[in-house]
Amino acid sequence: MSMLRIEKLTISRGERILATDLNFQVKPGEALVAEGPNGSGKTTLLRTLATLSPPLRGTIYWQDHALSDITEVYRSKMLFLGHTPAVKLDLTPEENLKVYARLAGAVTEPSAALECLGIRRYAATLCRHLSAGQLRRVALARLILTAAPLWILDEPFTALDRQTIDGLSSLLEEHLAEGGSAIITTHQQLSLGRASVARLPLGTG
Ligand SMILES: Nc1ncnc2c1ncn2[C@@H]1O[C@H](COP(=O)(O)OP(=O)(O)OP(=O)(O)O)[C@@H](O)[C@H]1O
Repeated sequence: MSMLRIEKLTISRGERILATDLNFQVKPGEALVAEGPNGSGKTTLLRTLATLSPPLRGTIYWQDHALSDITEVYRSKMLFLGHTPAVKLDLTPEENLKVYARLAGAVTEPSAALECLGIRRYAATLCRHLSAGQLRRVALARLILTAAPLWILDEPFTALDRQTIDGLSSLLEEHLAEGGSAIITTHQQLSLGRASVARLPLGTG
């Protein structure tokens, strides 16, 4: 059974149609990489799959149920990380993750997630004093906190140093090996070992 299946999806932004009649599916253990130049609609597609923007036409299915029938269930199974880190600057990394953990019913301690992303020593520093890469690591720590089977990640490697890129790639590989799925945009070369990675090209901007 597919986790996510898309049928005849048309996406738009304002008046502009960005892609028509998209058909694809993502199964457990698979990653889909949406590719295309700036402005081709990658973020719009991911926002649509994350239920933040409605599609113009077409249907999205989660485990064979139309999303419109099971929106709340779907939201509890999916973790969306947008391309700007959704982190409250007036809170510390630990406080940010505690708030998120409470809302998401986390399965891991915030401190363990910060340790895993290599930012535990900044746990008590206000986020407004962190660098761009450190902020992104705080946002990415959510991946450790939840058990969501579907990750939707918009440009997750932006601002990360080489070591953290490798760490995030390993996290993704583990997630897929455990039967999770991921839908990703990235302008970087993505290396996910033995995982099954499909590519979805979007048009010119
Ligand atoms: N809030 C908005 N209102 C109207 N149009 C928008 C809005 N945000 C983006 N767009 C337009 O929608 C189109 C697709 O944008 P989108 O962000 O989905 O592209 P993208 O492929 O993710 O680009 P990039 O690689 O630069 O991140 C662009 O032409 C953009 O100008």
